[in-house]
Amino acid sequence: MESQATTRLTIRRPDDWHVHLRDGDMLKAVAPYTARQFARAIVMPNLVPPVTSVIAAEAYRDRILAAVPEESGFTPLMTCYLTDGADPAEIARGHEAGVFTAAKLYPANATTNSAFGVTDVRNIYPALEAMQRIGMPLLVHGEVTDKDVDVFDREAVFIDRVLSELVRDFPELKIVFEHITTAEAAAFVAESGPLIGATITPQHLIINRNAIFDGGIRPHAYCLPVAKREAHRLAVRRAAVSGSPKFFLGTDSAPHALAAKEAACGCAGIFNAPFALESYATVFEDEGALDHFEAFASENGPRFYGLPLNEGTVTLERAEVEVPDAITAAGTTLVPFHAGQVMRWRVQTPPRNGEGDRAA
Ligand SMILES: NC(=O)N[C@@H](CC(=O)O)C(=O)O
Ligand SMILES: [Zn+2]
Ligand SMILES: [Zn+2]
Repeated sequence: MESQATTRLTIRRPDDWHVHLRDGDMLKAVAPYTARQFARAIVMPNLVPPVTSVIAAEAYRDRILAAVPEESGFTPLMTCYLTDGADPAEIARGHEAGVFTAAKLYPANATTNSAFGVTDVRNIYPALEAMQRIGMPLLVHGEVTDKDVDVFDREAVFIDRVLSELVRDFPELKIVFEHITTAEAAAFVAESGPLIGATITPQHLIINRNAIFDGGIRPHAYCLPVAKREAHRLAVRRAAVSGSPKFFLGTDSAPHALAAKEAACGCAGIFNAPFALESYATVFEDEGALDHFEAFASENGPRFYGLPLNEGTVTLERAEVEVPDAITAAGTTLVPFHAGQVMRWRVQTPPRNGEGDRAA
């Protein structure tokens, strides 16, 4: 990483290891924001219907590529949505064909579009055995859905009831604990072996649960897993900036149309793609850890997945940039994370994959 009197930050071009790009007009509205900053992104499969077959993933990949500017050089990395009936042969075939980078476990009804999710992890043991054998990562939305478990405890209880057992039963399986939000999750990942990693979102580094109730109900601060109390935010921040290779960037940018957020039963998800790198850079600077920013954003993820590091760079410059109250694109109005705030970093030029020099 290069920093000139901390007015410019140049890092190897980063990737987003967890994003929701949606489909149709929403895809056209949001995908360019991700492609502008990131060379690659792990694209979540929770469409309606979910992406469960190789052919569906290939078609979705084509729609994504059609929605981003060609010169962005953006590569979507596709995932397979695991269901109770997940077919190990189809998953392995998709991975070997270079279509499925990973497969995603949504506990049934844990989050947006997870009605087809897994009701009992035992149901996907054959798929997990195949994935373990071929080195295909399992991505996990780590929350239990039991009605007796408090919404703020769902992640910690998931570790005890599900994840510990998975790690024990599949010691050679790569597992990404997605969007961690608690001290328990950060500690679990840190204490596990090198095959257990975690993604961390901007919002879980920046807000605690007070933000959801700040002077009234704030639907744009609501996502899943829900933000936790301050002690957890601080623990997640320490993990992110620690320099540990187990933690890496995954925005979980999860756009929902304004009307679907501002509703009696508002959807879970924060649209953070437009200013994601700016968010993360601010956190690393505030923690005095800019020297670990590049590893978190651009190195730990590809190393975990066993993929090459990107060529080319992206530069952030110190400049005030106002985040709009709302963004309208492709006929869709969205409220971005940090709406109405002023950021102090700005992504400088739309980078191109493989371009940009790394000379000091
Ligand atoms: N994070 C969210 O709050 N929502 C995501 C689903 C998810 O990642 O759990 C979505 O697809 O809207
Ligand atoms: Zn999730
Ligand atoms: Zn997500």
